[in-house]
Amino acid sequence: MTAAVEFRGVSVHYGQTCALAPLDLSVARGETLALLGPSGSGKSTALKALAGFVRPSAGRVLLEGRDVTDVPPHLRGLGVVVQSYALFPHMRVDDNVAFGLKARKTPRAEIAARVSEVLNLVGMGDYARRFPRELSGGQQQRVAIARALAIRPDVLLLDEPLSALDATLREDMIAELLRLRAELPDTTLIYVTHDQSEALALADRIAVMRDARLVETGPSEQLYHRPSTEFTAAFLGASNLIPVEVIRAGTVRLGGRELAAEPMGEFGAGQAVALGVRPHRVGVHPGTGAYTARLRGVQWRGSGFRLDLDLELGGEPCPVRAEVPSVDGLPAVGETVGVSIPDGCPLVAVGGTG
Ligand SMILES: Nc1ncnc2c1ncn2[C@@H]1O[C@H](COP(=O)(O)OP(=O)(O)OP(=O)(O)O)[C@@H](O)[C@H]1O
Repeated sequence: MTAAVEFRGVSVHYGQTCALAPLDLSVARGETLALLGPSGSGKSTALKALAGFVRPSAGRVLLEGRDVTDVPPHLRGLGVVVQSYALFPHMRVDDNVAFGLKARKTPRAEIAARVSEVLNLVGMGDYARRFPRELSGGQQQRVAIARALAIRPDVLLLDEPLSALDATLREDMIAELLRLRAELPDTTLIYVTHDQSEALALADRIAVMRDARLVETGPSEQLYHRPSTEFTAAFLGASNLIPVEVIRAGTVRLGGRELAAEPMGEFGAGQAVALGVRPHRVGVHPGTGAYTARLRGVQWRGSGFRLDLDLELGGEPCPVRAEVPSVDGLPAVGETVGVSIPDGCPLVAVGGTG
């Protein structure tokens, strides 16, 4: 099937700076893809190349199989929502939403119907006559989404749309976006974020970016549970990366003990790899366990405790983070605790392309 969006070797340079190394990526119709990566990794640049706001130095951009590389932004038919709402301050909500439709010379009666349809869709039907300054940040962002949807785009681009909102509002907006998602099953969504929890909550598939390059792409659950690069493991869920030795396929040695591991990729015996262990999977007990660690620090995180541990494996201690619901019975900071690492954690290549 023809992809809704395709980047074919798209690269972008700003003078000497390579903001996007040749990117090959396809997005299917109706799919939600998150472009996830730290600041400066090239996510926004990829989105701008797709929207037509920057010209690729090389490569082609295709929409539904049509090469749009030379088509100006307003003729690409995309909906775009950026971080800072960018509503026109002197226009009321309904006029803001109608703006793109008027520019397209849509008949007046149809404009009115569409404006009210999309405002209702984002739960802002009662606010049509307000000015942006009379709305909260979250409400303004809803209007910005309604404005982008008014032209009925096949593809909606969202560039860090929640980053100007506070944490509680962000949670509400994620729920809103999921609802919207369900109402628009044929719309393709590309969502740029540096926030892994937003990407996991919203995306079918995540494309992880770093230093202007695509590191890896895969279904969200797969990348979370079985990342194939060190970078993804650390970035998407703050995994501990504990060096282990491969004994044979599916079995590793950690501090004199054998553990079953998810064998991702091809790892040969004796190769340096790490076990990706999420903090909540590290077991911590008073007394002794399979391993011993020194407790370096305890932080209360509301829903539980974060423990910073130095795992003793003979040689340099290995820093490991654990998350536990309670610290009852655990010794004081500076003392040793027992630690267990479960079977079945994924293996991750160390020092690879990630
Ligand atoms: N107009 C520009 N001129 C020069 N360099 C730029 C320009 N825009 C971006 N860059 C550089 O290109 C690189 C990628 O930037 P980009 O905005 O795509 O990153 P990002 O992953 O979206 O980051 P953020 O999350 O901070 O927006 C960065 O090194 C940035 O400094």
